[in-house]
Amino acid sequence: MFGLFGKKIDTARSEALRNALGSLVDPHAGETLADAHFIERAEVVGDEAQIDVVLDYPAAGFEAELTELLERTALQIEGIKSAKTTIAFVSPLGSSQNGKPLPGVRNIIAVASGKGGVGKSTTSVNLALALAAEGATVGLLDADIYGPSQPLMLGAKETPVVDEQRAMQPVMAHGLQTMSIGYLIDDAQAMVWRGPMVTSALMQLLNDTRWHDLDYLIVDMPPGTGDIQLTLAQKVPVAGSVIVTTPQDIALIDARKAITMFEKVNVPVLGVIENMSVHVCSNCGHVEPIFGSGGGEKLASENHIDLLGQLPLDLAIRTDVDEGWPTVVRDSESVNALIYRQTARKLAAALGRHLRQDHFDGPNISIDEDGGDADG
Ligand SMILES: Nc1ncnc2c1ncn2[C@@H]1O[C@H](COP(=O)(O)OP(=O)(O)OP(=O)(O)O)[C@@H](O)[C@H]1O
Repeated sequence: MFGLFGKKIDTARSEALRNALGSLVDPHAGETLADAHFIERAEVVGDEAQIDVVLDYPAAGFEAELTELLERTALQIEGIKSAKTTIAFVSPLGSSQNGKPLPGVRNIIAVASGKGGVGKSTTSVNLALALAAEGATVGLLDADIYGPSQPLMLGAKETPVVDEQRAMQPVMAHGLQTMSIGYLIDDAQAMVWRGPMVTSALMQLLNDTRWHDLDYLIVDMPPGTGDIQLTLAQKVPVAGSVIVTTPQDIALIDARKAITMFEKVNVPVLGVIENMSVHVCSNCGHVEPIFGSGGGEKLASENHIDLLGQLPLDLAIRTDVDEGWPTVVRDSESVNALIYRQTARKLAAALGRHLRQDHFDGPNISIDEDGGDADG
């Protein structure tokens, strides 16, 4: 067998390379690269290792570290003197209803909380921006109809443009495709709506928006676990959900209800995000678990799901969203922005893992000959 430029592929060393790389554990997926089917190609040509990796979650912030790990592992194999690596991302296709995806959307992820005020909207907007920073094309749907906070948090207030087919163009904000009832009516109007009006308004927002090539659409759900939330979870073709909670008992009880609600309608719960985990004093740096500690971890382990991340109670997180510049874009190198990004990678990787385990033995994405995605 010959590789590029007619150099011979070393089959024995290629196999050793594949075995060595395949046994490495991906820290976001929690699986080996072999089990996750992430290694597209691993060959030794002459004395060079050529490695192509295709991840099913966006990982711009992890690429350098992964490349270094892959190449260090390759160079430990006797006879390999150099290595060349490419890392790509192709999102899985998780959201479909009766086998049909929502046009322009590959994966819908619902962000929910049992209890109000735990930071669900703040977490949704930062997660959406974090997925985008990691290299995905992302949308954000504000389904919190009684208190649409996304326009404020994104610093966006334009009225969506309606095209000839009467579809709304999403409002672009910090690179995200966004839609919110807050762009269309004032808050006081929605406050008097009853349940069925809320669900039909939301289904319209979802279906009548012209989403463009989204890898992920993050849906900021209304707080609670009542009829509105249940109907939404049933009607929206959600690929997976994530629960935001604070560590305090009262929030955890409601978070458990949210997990049960999603289980009832067969929407996989991909993990828990603990918000306001600890307070770090901006004066002296003293760390204090104001709302208790260990709650998110306990909730995750009791329900056999991942604790995807823990965000501190930090004044900057609040002021950033209040000013329309969420932390991930306002202060992209800050510790909190990096926590959001790592949490976003873990969330997307958990979705990929779930879809792999759920439906199929091989990868659920196929690449056509032009390098385009045959499923999309
Ligand atoms: N980690 C954090 N650190 C500091 N402030 C935060 C944090 N997360 C959220 N907040 C603040 O807490 C308040 C409530 O947050 P948010 O509106 O995101 O909660 P919510 O769960 O979506 O609320 P609702 O139930 O009303 O929809 C906001 O003022 C927000 O800025």
